[in-house]
Amino acid sequence: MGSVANRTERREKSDRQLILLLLTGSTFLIWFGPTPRLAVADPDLIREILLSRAEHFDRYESHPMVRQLEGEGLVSLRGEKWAHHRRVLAPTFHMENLKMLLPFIGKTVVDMAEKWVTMADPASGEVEIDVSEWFQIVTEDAITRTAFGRSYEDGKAVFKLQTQLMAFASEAFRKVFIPGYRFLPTKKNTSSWKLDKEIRKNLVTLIGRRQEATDDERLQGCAKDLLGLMINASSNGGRRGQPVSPITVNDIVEECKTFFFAGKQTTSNLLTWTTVVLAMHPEWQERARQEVLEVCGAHDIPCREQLAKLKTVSMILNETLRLYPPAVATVRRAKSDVVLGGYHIPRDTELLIPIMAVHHDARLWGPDATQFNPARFADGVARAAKHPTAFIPFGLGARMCIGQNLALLEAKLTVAIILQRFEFRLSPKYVHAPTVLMLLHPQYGAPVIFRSRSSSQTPDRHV
Ligand code: HEM
Repeated sequence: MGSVANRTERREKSDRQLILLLLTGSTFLIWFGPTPRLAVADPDLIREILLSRAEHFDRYESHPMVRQLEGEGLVSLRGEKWAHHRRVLAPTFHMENLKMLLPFIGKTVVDMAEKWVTMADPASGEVEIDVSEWFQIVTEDAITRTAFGRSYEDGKAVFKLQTQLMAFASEAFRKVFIPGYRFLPTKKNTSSWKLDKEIRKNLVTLIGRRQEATDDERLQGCAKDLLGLMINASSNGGRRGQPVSPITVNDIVEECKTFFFAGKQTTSNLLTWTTVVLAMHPEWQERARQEVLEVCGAHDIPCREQLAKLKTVSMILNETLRLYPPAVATVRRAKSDVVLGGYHIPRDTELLIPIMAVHHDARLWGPDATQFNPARFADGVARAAKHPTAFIPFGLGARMCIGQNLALLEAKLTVAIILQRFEFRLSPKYVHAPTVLMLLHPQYGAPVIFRSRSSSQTPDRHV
């Protein structure tokens, strides 16, 4: 008990340090940024900014290094091209469509759990797993299915190349930025260009194959995927005769990059933090397990209807997203001079919305704002805090995260399957050090000790 209390104290200390860092970070941005920047933490003003019409505020233009990582897709596009891509891609994330992916994602999670069982020490029945690494397998699989659907195997090859490309880009991101350096033919740049060329070549082949198959695909009622929707849109042009620029192979390449960037690490970070907090709070772990066993049974892969009934698991996921939001901030740019909360904001000012700081604000969440208390979400998200905009892990408004349904469904499914099969606690090696490198992640990984609930149990398959 003493060690849990000490750990909680240590956790709160390092969380406070992180918030301080974030706030100091934003002050730094205000003074030294190349464009005027302002951090806005008032929920009324945040609401006004995020729900305003696009002619007032829009996404800001990200740094070329960041764009190289995130792709020139939905996250960074603006104006009519963004609206067109968002319309085209939205059906991928409708619940009815995602439902079709559940058995496949579930199978990946069960395979992962079975591997953990085989890795366990025969004497103790326990295995130590760095969940921050393993969950990436699950989220990469889910995003590959969402992006490529029935071309899953070819898609996997494309994303494998993309992982290598992103490794180069994120290494460059960590170094001092020298303008123009990325155009020099250094060894790493040449390798990046080669990879980029290969990705494009693979995608062109894949698109060719799918173009021949799209009619069949519609008839067969397959799940809608990024590739299929974009290929259809490129051949159909704008809807209702709207004059939009046609979707090109380059657009598809860039959206693939964006999906991979925006969808993989974010969701694996949510899963990692959820496992960590459940390991820290065994009483909530047990409460969630009892719910899962009651609703879904001990072995089967939960279906969509069962997942919808997991209220305690939802509360835990929300509380994790509140304390450890994978995306710690989002940014908008004023497109014209505007008055906001009585202040005159000049055109082109970048407004930083510090999601993490808002989520930890004691004025909104009460004196236990830094503590893990899923019960605060018992009456739903809107009633959890003193202001409805106090909880914004996926942003808000027209540019809200398009992948929210996928992320939550995937996280619920994974947590449920793990709770069915394992009891777990933090490894003594775990150091609580949330840190930000684009996203919020545990600086020294997340080693967790798992013990199979029944070593003789062989999970049934429902696929
Ligand atoms: C726990 C997981 C996730 C978190 C916390 C998260 C968070 C966010 C946030 C904060 C934004 C900015 C919203 C705004 O500025 O108002 C965003 C945008 C976006 N996210 Fe996610 N995200 C997650 C998972 C995903 C997944 C699985 C995908 C799948 C492709 C995805 C794709 C995107 C895209 C494309 C955008 C840009 C949307 C637009 O501007 O139209 N995200 N996300």
